[in-house]
Amino acid sequence: MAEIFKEFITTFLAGSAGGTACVYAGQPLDTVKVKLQTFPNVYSGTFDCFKTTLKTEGLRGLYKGSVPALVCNVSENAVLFVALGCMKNMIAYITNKQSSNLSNIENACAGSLSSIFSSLVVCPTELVKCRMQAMSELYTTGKLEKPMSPYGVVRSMIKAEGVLSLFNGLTSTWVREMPGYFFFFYGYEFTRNLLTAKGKEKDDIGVVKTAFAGGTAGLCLWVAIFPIDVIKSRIQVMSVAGKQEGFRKTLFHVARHEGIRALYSGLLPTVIRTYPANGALFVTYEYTKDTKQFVNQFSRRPVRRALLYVPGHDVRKVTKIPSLQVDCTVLDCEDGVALDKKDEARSKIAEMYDDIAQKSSCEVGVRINAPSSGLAKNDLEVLFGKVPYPSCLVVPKIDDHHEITWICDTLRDIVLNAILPKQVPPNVIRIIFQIESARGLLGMKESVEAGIASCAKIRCTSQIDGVIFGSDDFCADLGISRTSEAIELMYARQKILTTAKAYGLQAIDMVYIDYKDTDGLRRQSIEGFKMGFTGKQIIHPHQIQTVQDAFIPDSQKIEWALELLKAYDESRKGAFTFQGQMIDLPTILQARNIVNIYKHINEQKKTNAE
Ligand SMILES: CC(C)(COP(=O)(O)OP(=O)(O)OC[C@H]1O[C@@H](n2cnc3c(N)ncnc32)[C@H](O)[C@@H]1OP(=O)(O)O)[C@@H](O)C(=O)NCCC(=O)NCCSC(=O)C[C@](C)(O)C(=O)O
Repeated sequence: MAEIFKEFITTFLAGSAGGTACVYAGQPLDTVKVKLQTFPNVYSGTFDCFKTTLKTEGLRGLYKGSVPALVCNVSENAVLFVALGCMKNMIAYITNKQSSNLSNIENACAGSLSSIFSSLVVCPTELVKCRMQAMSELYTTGKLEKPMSPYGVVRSMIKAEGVLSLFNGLTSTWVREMPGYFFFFYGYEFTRNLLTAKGKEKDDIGVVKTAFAGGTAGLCLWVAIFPIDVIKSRIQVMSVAGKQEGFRKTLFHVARHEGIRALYSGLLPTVIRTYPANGALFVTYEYTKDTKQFVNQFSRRPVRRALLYVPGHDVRKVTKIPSLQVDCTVLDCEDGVALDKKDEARSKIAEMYDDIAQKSSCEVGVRINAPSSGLAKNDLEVLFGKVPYPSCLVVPKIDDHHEITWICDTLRDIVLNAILPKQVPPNVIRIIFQIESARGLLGMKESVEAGIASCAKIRCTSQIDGVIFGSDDFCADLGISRTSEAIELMYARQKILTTAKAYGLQAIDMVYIDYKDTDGLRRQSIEGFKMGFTGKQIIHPHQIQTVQDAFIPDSQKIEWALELLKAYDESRKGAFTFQGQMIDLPTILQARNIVNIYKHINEQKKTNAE
């Protein structure tokens, strides 16, 4: 059910975005088309109409009716594309095929059927739009006493003829739309197939070819239905000056008195308009229908209770990932890989990533080499210069803010230059960086701010998700001798945690390197969770269960929090007593945190299971 809803929202958003792009790209020529269709004798041709409108009414005149056109196009395309999805599914069901594998004719039939629904939106909105666009001619030819606003048009129609008058021309809209959309979608799919190189998918043809296929779709539509559109515009515009004859009578009247040419009046601007307008429609539609991924991605950060490093060159360990019940795995190019194996790790990860990520229910990220290593750029190019690329990037050893800025800027350039010309980047890259030195710790606030600012330059390519404490390198940098209680690291842990939380980021605690000592790991994990860390790095599959159990509130705590929140709702007091303790807002907020963590983890479990 949730999937169907997401699908609905996605196509609705994509259709709406496509409709908006279509209007802004094509409105001036649409105005010229409507003027020529309804007043063929006033202008000598397309250019004359365009020039005269620009001279007498300015740019605003060409964009007149934009608001109803936006309402019209956005709602039409939203309904059209939602209905198209349903009709494709229906045809796929009948023909026992996948909806993505329908033939051109089947796609065309789905388009034609969807237009039955979109016409219900198109008819009233287009009626108002046409009257607005031809308002000055209606006024100067004396068919209207004074110009009206869109609202005035609607009000006067309802007042004079009732609500049903808004559907004046519905039959001619259906007569136009159903064959029109048959040719529209046939033209689109046919052109896309024609432009798809051998062995490639038609979804991969890129922006320019998609725009061309969209324009050709529009061309097919208009050539097929232009006379019907002329009659529809006539009925809709002329009925402002009194009741207009029906479709058939108007058609014969125009053909007899004005000649067949009048039925094609305004075809040229329409054909010219269709390429930018429908090109923009399909490019925007195709490239925003992946918003589902973005909706999912930005909604919440993935749960990362345990973050397991897997050396990237070690194929045996990498292929183990799909069998592990861990929240997050990180394919490592850095400290887990010897210097002479760096190239091997990088190329193995690039080669295996897609397969491993597909088979695994956990998040699969990568850790590149440090910015100061001289290897990071090559890592980024190889790992992120092709699709699919990892959804999560761990960057080690951030010692100052220039380094994280450099990483984010370089990553964005790679994605924009290598991916965007071919397709919209398929997923946001979640960046987590590591603090592992005295300098890194002191400059952490600036690094977080610099990372967030760099990612914000172009949204949707990357975002800063969290900070990791690299305690072993930190000990080496500061000359710390480690103890089992790790008291010597308390300041660094608290500072990292506090800074990360101040910016709403995840804070991931240090590695427990004695991986066979489960009791020690459990103690340190529980301590980290109580301090406020959201997760912990691990190095061995044995550590997964212990850490993941520690980073979820126990059942008693959850029960306590739920009861406390219930009591708080009932008491409606600032401070009150609960189970013998004084409770005020800070404790309520802590209880909410516990419930939220619990809910979040359960939701993620459900998503992973799906
Ligand atoms: C310790 C090692 C060598 C023992 O490796 P092993 O193979 O000798 O262990 P095992 O007990 O025999 O392994 C049992 C099974 O688990 C597998 N296995 C074992 N480990 C993993 C793993 N990580 N991922 C996936 N699978 C793993 C292993 O392959 C084996 O499966 P098999 O019987 O089918 O062959 C091994 O666990 C390992 O290589 N761990 C990762 C080390 C690493 O990546 N270190 C760098 C990250 S920590 C860090 O960078 C520090 C930090 C943040 O910078 C800072 O604090 O400063």
